[in-house]
Amino acid sequence: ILGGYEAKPHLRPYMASLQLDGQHVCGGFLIAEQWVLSAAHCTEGTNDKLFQVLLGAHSLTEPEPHKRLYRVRAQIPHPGSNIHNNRDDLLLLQLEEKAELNAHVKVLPFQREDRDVEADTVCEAAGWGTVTHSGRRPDKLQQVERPVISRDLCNHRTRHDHTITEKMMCTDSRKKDTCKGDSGGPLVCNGVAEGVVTAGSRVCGNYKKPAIYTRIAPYAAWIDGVMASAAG
Ligand SMILES: NCc1cccc(NC(=O)c2cccc3[nH]c(C(N)=O)cc23)c1
Repeated sequence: ILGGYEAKPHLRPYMASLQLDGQHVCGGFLIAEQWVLSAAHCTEGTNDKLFQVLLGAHSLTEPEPHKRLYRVRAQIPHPGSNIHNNRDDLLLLQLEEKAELNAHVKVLPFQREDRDVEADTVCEAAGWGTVTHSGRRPDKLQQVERPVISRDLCNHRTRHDHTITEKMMCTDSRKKDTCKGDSGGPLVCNGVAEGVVTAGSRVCGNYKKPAIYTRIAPYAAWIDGVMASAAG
């Protein structure tokens, strides 16, 4: 997160850190007791190694009550996701067991009504992604508020030049922005997860390249289907 600030500890008890060999790679969030939603691009370069999922954390390194690392039983990228574009950039992770829910570990509801969030709505992104252009990684969860911008503005040829589909949304990226390692985290508007951070053009903090999110509502049926079919 560029231009943000340290989150109040455990006020975002749905936040997950997707880790490989104890290293934070991407964000994610708890959508059900045994399921985390993240971004398919997060599996790039991982040689299909399984993530571990850290829940209940504020600091990535310090011991904290309710902080717990979960193994992953299954990683299911959206069938339409691919490395060449940002379309269908979603990843479902089934935890090895149901997460123990408590004050620091909670499910975040996601938007099921497929309607665009109004431009200028101020939403929040959070993550352990890089906090400087030089790539400094924070130990504690960061957050930033960002206004939604219209798809028309985001699709302008000087911005993302007509690559933003109706299954994506954008927020202004002037100075304050999501960045490397924030992918997979939720964009929360009025307490509901409306989008999932995607790396898009990978650029951070440049107003010419607004932040891109995969809208969740268009994928509600896919998410429900995967969770139902994998249920015990
Ligand atoms: N504000 C938009 C936004 C949101 C989330 C992430 C990113 N930027 C990256 O993720 C990124 C940046 C630089 C080098 C990179 N290399 C790789 C990689 N997968 O090798 C990713 C990146 C940008």
